[in-house]
Amino acid sequence: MQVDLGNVLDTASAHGVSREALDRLDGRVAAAHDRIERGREAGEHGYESLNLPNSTDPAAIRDAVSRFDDPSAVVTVGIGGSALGAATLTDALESDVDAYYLDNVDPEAVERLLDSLDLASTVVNVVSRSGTTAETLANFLVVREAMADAGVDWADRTFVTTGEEGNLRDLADQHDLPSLPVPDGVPGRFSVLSTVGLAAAALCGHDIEAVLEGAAAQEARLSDSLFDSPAYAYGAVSYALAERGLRQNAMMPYAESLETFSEWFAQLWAESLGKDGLGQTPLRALGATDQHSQLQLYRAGPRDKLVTLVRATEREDVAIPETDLDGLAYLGGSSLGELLDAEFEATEASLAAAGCPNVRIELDRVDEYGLGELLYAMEAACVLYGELASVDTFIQPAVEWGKRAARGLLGGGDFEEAEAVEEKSRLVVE
Ligand SMILES: O=P(O)(O)OC[C@H]1O[C@H](O)[C@H](O)[C@@H](O)[C@@H]1O
Repeated sequence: MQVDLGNVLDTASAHGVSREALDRLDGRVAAAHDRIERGREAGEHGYESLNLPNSTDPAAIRDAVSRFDDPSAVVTVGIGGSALGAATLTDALESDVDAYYLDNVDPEAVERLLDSLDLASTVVNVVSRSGTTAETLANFLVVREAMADAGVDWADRTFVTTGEEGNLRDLADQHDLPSLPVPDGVPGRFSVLSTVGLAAAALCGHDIEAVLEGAAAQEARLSDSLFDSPAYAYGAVSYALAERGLRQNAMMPYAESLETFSEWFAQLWAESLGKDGLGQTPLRALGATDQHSQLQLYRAGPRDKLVTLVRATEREDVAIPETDLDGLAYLGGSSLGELLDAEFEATEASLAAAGCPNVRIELDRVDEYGLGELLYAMEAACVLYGELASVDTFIQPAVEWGKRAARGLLGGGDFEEAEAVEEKSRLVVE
């Protein structure tokens, strides 16, 4: 995996991130790296996540899911960090086992999914770090009942990943469900390389060892200089640009298989860095599709965006048939992959020509190893950015507010946040 900052330097006159500015920033990267390494060594909350390439035991995960022989589908019931990491992996990789995610509690979507599945051959993978998240537990109760109604022994088809306490742990103990623990010190959005993200991938038959190997390769590249570490290069430059007013970061992979990766990245970047009036709003885009939609704004709208372009350099390809249609001869004989690459490079150059900084991230392939590299690098980039910005990367108090309010409204406790919802002023226009 490599990160090319060339276009950031090409657009430096507009945004001041010159080579000299990066050299000055590098001293701060060294201090931040030192802090991160100390946190990792002490197993501090959050920093522990960067130890997962070595601390996760893939054999234990395989062993725990091995009792589910040849499922037709895996439904992961979880939300946020308990779903997006697993979904990034299973959506990117091919498998004979269909992977679905019940994160939202949209009743129509839940019903549609349950109606479409053969529940007798489906594995339900319930994931919640806290074991108390209302959406996850509600969805699980609905799935459990649907299985019972279909005459399926739900306890025989359910797998749980959760912490040592909480409603989900109680339920797993009560019914003797097979389960895996969530490692300590790993917030949900940093948990893809743990039991949380890898159990679904293992159930789908993916090579989870290779995911961890890719992550370990990026871990080995962490160093006290941004010029030696792709992860730190990305984190430091994103921070420097945000400081100079580029408060939005459009994640734009040129691979359909990486579309869910942008969702995962959005949670990582938003929940970790959006604090104290700081942060960089993640935007989700897909190349080449969004060239024909959002690119107009990125190039000519407010100058507040970094665009992150991601692609794989090796992939399966499809030839474009020769044609004698007027004006289309240029397409014939080339391939869809070549067209996509041309679009990628054209977008990159077009943004740079307009003074819009963009970073290029290249993987060899979208496979288990490449995904491990990418996911670990983005996590390390995020931790570095948090250090440079002096925010507490590993908490999410603003999210907790809404969770308490929703619980209070449903009668699940006496929360002052629920009163605030009831008292809010309304201006209704009909
Ligand atoms: O894994 P859980 O405890 O169910 O939490 C699921 C999600 O809940 C909250 O919304 C947090 O802000 C997320 O960071 C977390 O990933």
